[in-house]
Amino acid sequence: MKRFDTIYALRHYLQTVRHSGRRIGFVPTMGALHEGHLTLIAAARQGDRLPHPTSGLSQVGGEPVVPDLVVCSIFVNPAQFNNPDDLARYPRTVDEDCRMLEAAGCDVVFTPSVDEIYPDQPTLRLHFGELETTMEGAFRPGHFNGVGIVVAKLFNMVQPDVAYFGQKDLQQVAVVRRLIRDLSFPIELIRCDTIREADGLAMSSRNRLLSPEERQQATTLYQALSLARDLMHEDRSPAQAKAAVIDLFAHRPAFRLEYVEVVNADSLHPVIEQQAPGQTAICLAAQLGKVRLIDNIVF
Ligand SMILES: Nc1ncnc2c1ncn2[C@@H]1O[C@H](COP(=O)(O)OP(=O)(O)OP(=O)(O)O)[C@@H](O)[C@H]1O
Ligand SMILES: CC(C)(CO)[C@@H](O)C(=O)[O-]
Ligand code: BAL
Repeated sequence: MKRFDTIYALRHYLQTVRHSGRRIGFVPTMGALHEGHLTLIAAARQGDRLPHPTSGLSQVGGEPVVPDLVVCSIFVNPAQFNNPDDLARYPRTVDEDCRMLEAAGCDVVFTPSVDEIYPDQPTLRLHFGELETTMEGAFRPGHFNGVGIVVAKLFNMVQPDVAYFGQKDLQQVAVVRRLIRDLSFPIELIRCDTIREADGLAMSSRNRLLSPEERQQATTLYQALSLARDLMHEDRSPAQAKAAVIDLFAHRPAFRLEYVEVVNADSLHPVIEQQAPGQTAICLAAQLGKVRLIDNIVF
């Protein structure tokens, strides 16, 4: 596996790759890697079509792209953190990450410094309309501007054919899909399923910040989502499902529930009645001690 810290070295290498006709798969991350990240690498490695493909521009109606080379970036992007303590606490384990990536068959890892990515503070501002006024956008002001800017920069640096994102960050998938369309990036976006611990907790880099007691309590998120999904399968309304989640958290004082929403999994518009299979998402965020956790179920 090759490792580059500079944009110049990365571009120089990837130019040769592209000139030889090889196609590039890209997995952007903030490091502190876990099995969830490794499944994105595996999806890229296998040209995996099975996770829900959400097409960008190049592949609408075309044959799926199978990448020949997999690039992963590790960059804790200050621009997307609305809370300085969250940024300061964010786990950083880059040497271990590189070992995991190499074992997973990643070809290139890009580990730039903050100065490399942001020689100047960007003056650009990105807006995602309705996509950023709910859920994560509402509770993390400026977050999707920061995500959009860094993802656009990384797309320009890597120039991938396919990019892989996790369903755990469902709103991010919708925002990046929109970014791809708005800026005409010739990139196919693949959404990969959320990987969970045995007890249902969605894997997340921030999980390692939980105390042992909080780690046990954290299963509440998945219990709440499963309860809401089961209620909707029993023909209860989205409002009833949301009320059940709010009630469940009301009995778990360790948590502060920020939001629970039942939305269309692609548009993120609130839904008021049952939709076609695979179209409904229940999303929530909750603060547990100092750690903020998010999760969702699509069904
Ligand atoms: N459990 C998971 N299953 C599948 N994909 C995941 C999972 N966790 C994260 N990802 C995806 O990995 C990519 C990089 O995410 P990131 O590095 O922020 O990790 P993270 O675990 O989401 O960390 P955190 O939520 O604590 O910021 C994103 O596309 C994200 O959706
Ligand atoms: C896409 C991303 C790498 C941009 O910093 C980040 O938001 C993440 O890890 O999900
Ligand atoms: N995976 C989402 C990145 C963030 O929480 O900033």
